[in-house]
Formats: sequence, structure tokens, C-alpha cells
Amino acid sequence: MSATPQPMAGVEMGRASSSDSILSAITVDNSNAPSSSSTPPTSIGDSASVSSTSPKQNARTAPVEPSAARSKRVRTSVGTYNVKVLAGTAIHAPRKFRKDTGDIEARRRTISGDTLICALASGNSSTETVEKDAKRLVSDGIKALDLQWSVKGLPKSKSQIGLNGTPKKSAKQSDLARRQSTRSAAGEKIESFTKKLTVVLGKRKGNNEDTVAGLKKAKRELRNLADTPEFAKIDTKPVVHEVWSNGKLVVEEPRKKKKVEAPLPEKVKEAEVKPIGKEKAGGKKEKVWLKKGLYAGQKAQNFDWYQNDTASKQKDMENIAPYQPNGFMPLPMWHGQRLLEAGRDFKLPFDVCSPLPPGQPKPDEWRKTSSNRFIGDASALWRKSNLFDSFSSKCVCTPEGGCDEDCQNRIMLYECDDTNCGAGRDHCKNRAFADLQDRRKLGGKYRIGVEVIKTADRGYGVRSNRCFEANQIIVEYTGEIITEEECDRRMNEDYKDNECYYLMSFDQSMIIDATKGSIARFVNHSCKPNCRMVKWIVGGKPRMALFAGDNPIMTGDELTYDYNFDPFSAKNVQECRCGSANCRGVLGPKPKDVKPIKESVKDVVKAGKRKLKEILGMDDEGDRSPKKRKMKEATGVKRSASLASMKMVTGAAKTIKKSVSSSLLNIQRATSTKRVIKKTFKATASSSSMKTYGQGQTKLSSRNSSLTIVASETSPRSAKGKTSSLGKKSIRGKGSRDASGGTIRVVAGSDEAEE
Ligand SMILES: C[S@@+](CC[C@H](N)C(=O)[O-])C[C@H]1O[C@@H](n2cnc3c(N)ncnc32)[C@H](O)[C@@H]1O
Repeated sequence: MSATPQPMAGVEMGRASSSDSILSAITVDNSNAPSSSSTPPTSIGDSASVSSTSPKQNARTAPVEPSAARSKRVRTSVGTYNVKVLAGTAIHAPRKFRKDTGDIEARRRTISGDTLICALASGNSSTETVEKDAKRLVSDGIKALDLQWSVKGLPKSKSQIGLNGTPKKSAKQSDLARRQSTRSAAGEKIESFTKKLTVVLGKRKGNNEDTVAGLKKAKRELRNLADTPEFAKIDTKPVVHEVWSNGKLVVEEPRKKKKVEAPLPEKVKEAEVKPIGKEKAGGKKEKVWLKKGLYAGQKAQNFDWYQNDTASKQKDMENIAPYQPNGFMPLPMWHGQRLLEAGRDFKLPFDVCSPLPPGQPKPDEWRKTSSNRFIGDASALWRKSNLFDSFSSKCVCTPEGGCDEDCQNRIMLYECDDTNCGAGRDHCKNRAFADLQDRRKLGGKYRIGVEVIKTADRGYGVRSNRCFEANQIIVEYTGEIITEEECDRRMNEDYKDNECYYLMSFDQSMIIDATKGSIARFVNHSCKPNCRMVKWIVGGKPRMALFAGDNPIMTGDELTYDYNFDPFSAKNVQECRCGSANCRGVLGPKPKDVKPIKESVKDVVKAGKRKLKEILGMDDEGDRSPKKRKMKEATGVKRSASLASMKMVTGAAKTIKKSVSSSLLNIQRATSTKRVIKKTFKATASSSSMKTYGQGQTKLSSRNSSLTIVASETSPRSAKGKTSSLGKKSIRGKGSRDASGGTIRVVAGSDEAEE
């Protein structure tokens, strides 16, 4: 028989300190049938009332002799939940159920809500019974309220304490203990039941462990209650704030709870927290989106154009915003960002300007000059020129007209200036050389517009790196202006070892030597040229420049003009590699232009017959070599040009000069006839020819460019590789070198009519 620590009837709190095991340690006194130890009272007073003493109870709890039969009646039933007690209606139950019939005092206490202490204090019932009931009820209350109390800790009754302060041992204590021990089997069943209940309730996790622990021991009704907000002490009613304002009671709107924002992704946090912008003076951080808002929400870190950026800049860009790509229709704004961030200098489209990249093969360095320089007697010779002295053109153009194609200066290939222009600087359009000078002053390869290129089979050449309008001046052919004598000297002395000569007949029996000159010396010949080499009188001095042809020139086009040279001998003819469809095959005269010239001057040129045959590639036997050429008679302007060319070749300069002179006079006298004059003049002016540079050559009357073969030199490109049959001694002297297999070098030349 186990000893019970408290000799109280029906209740023993073996492990009251542990809330989890309160019920498991309870043994129920089933002698009190109507009540149950597990019935939760609403209060201690109510419990007292429910379990108030009654005659039956008193009789039952009165000390009686224990009988063997009764002691063997072990109640196995478990105390059930008393709904009536829970609802507080137990006192209205029929008397037979209340067991307190006639107990007015108990009823009064119940109604008045008397306390257990009062009941204990009253002496209406036996002390033992009262104490026993009180203990039991208190224990029930503790259990129901799930308090961490122990019945042992409660103050003991007077009867128990005794007047002398020593615990008063009940007479029936040993008997009760024995009876309780006999009921231990029922207690164990209860314990197992509560354990099951604990297991079931244990599955319901709650925030409050104590609550859960308490619920484990609660019964179903109580567990249902536990689900209610009231049990959880959750106030669902909004808190109404009433305040007095100006003497009125004002009900404030219930304050809204602050929204708990969802945790942001790490990248967003970084982007917002990390200050990208500079900190302002006041300590405030600059808003990120002020700077970066344009690209907010877009991926920025995977673009190639950030690869070359610094690491800090890349990181800065990554922090713009988290990656939220719009895969369906990505925004086109990244192009703008690329321009902003990666950036590049403004570039014109290719067909506007396209200079060659650096690293191009360059010709040997040469001394460049941007303007002509008279050498030796050349200047004096020029001043002696009749044309220079006698002719001073002055156009009669108006500002409205602006020196267009009808300007007499233009027709005469005189450039307007402040002394000879009627239209004025602002309106004059006949100042090509002045425009070119302005362009050069501004500088830049786009404005200059030409650059040297290495051709496949023609040496160096010149190409444009910008566009040019039709007839627009491109580049001036400049060099040293020398006399024929000086040219001979240079050929024999200075350039005797050179392979290439840049000599061009220029004016007044003078020659431009572009060995020291401009880039124009590299311009190659073409049978279908896109440019012209034209001599103009600018400020009273002859100047030569390359002009665009009748069609505009596009960027990247190689610039060419027709040398139209007169080799005077087939031996000097050089193979042409211009590649045009109408290529004549040789750097020689235009075959179709030669025939009419031959016819027109046959009686004038007697000594030149043999040379003409050579030009045509015919030997004395009448064979044509090296190429069979078809001669066609030229008509119209071409015929005039051919005539002029032939005249240049044959030395019939005087006739041409007369023609030009008369034209000039006509222009000066009457502008009404300038159309006809222009036609005539243009025919002569646009003509060009090639001639052998020699002592006995005829001086030409027009200012048009011609190419003069001045030397043969060793070159793998030589078509003939033979000595030129130049009339001049110095050139003949070079013949010995030419014999070694040189090539014919061509020098552009221009002749002024002068006998
Ligand atoms: C005034 S230079 C021109 C620049 C030259 N290409 C150079 O590299 O210095 C004239 C020479 O260029 C070559 N040339 C020019 N045009 C040519 C063409 N269409 N075919 C063959 N050779 C040409 C000839 O050798 C000619 O004697």
C-alpha cells in the first residue's frame, strides 16, 4: 500500500508541481458519485456550492466502520464532465440530483456566492467533510485552470492545523489511505486515458507551450473552447478611441495597423540601401532613381559595352536595379544607354567620309609644298608674258547672278577676286582656289579630302576620303615652276637616278616640278577619268588644280584624270592599267581623236609625219603596233578638242592662240556673244594632250594640261622598256639608261600659247 502524502479524502496531488502530469497523479474518490474530481468549477465558491455538504455526504463521510464488502467495491468508472455544473445550473437541478435538499445554508451560500472559506468557517458540517470537499474542489479548480499550484501549498484548515499548531491526524486517515490504495487501479486507467489524450493533443501545435500542455489534459468541450478567440484572449473588436475635442466627444477612426512589408530581395535591398549617388551637404543621400530611373528594373550588367569599364563602374551599373527582364518585348532604351555609357565619337557614314585606317603603305617622304614657287628665271619669264600683261579680265556679274557659268572670268579660266569680280565675295561662285585655301586653313583630313593609296599595279595613287561635287576643286597641283633649261639640268643632274619624274608642262614654256610638291602628283591616269587637271589664272598667276569631273565623286573613289599625253613615239608608249571599259590600252593619245587632227593639219605639219605615224603605232610599212587602233572622226566639241590637241602636238599654236585671243576679245567686248565664245574656248580649254618633252617641241596656245614624257627609267611596269626618242639632248642622254629596261614616266604638263 502506497503511502499518500495527504490524508485528504478523494484527492491526492502526487506531482502537483508538474502541469503535465497533474491528471496522471490524480486518484478519484468515487464515493462521491454525483460530482467528479475533473469537473471544472467556475470559481472556488461555485465549486464549494456544488460540492457543498449534504446530509448524505455527511453521512457518507461520517466515520463508519469499514465493511469488507464495501471496501471491495472498486469503482472503475471515470468521473465525467458535469454539464450542469459547467453551465452553472446545478442548483436548479431536481433535488434528488442535488443531494442538498433542506440545506438552506448551502443553498444560500450558493446563491450569494459564498466562498469556500466561509463554508469552512461555518460549523454546520463536520470539519473533516468540509475540508475534504474543499481540498477536492480546490484541486479540481487547479486542474481546470491549469495552475501551477499544489493543494499542499494551500493554507490548512483549523481543524487540520489544530490549535496547538500541530497537524491533527484524522482518525480515519489510515482507513482512507487504504481505500485510496484500493482505487489505484481506477486511477491508473484514468492516467492512461489522459496520456492518450496528451498524445492526441500533442499533435496540435500551439504557440504557447503552456496552453498546449494544459489542453492536453482538457476534455473535448474544453478543447473546443480553446479554439475560440475568447479563450486565446484575442480581442476582435476594434479599439475605438474617444477623445474630447472642443467640448465634443469625438470618436476617432480605429488606427490602422502598419503594414508589415514583405521582405525585399537582397538585390533590391542593396540597391536601395547602398548609396550610389553622392551624399548631399545636408547628409541626405541622393535618390538613386533620380539618376538611374531611366533604366530601373532592367538588366544592365550583361552588356558588352561595360566590359571595358572600371570595376567600380560595372558594380555601379549592376546596382541599378534587380534583373527583371522583359523577354517578350525588351525595351529599346538600352541603345541609348550604350551611347551614354560606352559612348563614341560622332562618325559620319561611310559614304560621307572614310579615311583609311593608319598603317597604310606610304610613298617615300617628299618635300611638300602647298603653293607654287617660281625658281630662277621662271618668274621673270612669266612676267614677260604678253597674256599676263595684256589681259585683265573683269566680270560684269551681279550679286544676283553670283558669277555662275556665264561669268566671263569663269569662261576664261580666270578666278574672280576682289579686283575683278562684279558680284562680290559673298555672292561669287568663281573662287575655287580661294575656297580650297579656306578649306586647307580649317584643316583636317575630311576637309582636304584626299589621301595616298597604294594601287595594285600603278604605283601609288590618290583617292578621296570624302564626297566632292561635280566640278568642285579637289587638290592643287603645286610644285616648283622652272624653265625648260632648269628642267634639263635637273633631269641630267638631280634626277638622273630617279625612276619617276613629276614634271608637267605648265605655262609659258615653263614646267611644274612636283618632286617638291603636293599630293596631286600621285594622281594616276585613266582613260575614263573622274577628274580634270585644269590650269587657272589666279591673281595674275597660273595655278593648276585637280577638279572633279562632270559627276560627283564619292568617298573612296580613286581620283584620276586623263594624261592625254603625246609620246611622239610609240616607243614611249606605256601600257595603261586604268581598267576602264574604254581603256585605250596605252598611256597615249586618244586614237579616235588623232585621225581628224592628222587630216586637218597635214599640210601644216610636214616634219611631223613620221612622228604621227609613231603616235598611231604605224611603222613605215603601214603596220599598226602595238595595237590596232580604230580612227574615227570626231565631231562637235570633241572635234574642236581634237583639233586643239593635234595643234599642240604639231606646234600649230599660232592658230589656236588666235582663236583663244579672239575669243577673249569677244568676251570682253560683248557678253551677248559669250555663249558661242565659251563653247569655242571650252573646246580648246578642256583639251589636253601628251607630248614628248623636247627642245624642238611646239609651244601650245591653250592653258590646258598636257602630259609630257620626260624620261624612261628602269621599272618592272614598263610596257616597252625602251628608250624614249626624245629630241632633247638631256633626254637622249637618259636614253642610255632607258635601254636597260626602264619605264616611261609621265609628267603632267600645261602649255600656254606662246610662240
Ligand atoms: C605622275 S606619276 C603618278 C604617280 C605614280 N603612280 C607613282 O607611284 O608615283 C605617273 C606614272 O604613274 C604610272 N601610271 C599612272 N597611271 C597609270 C595607268 N593608268 N596605267 C599604268 N601606269 C600608270 C605610270 O608609270 C606613270 O608614268
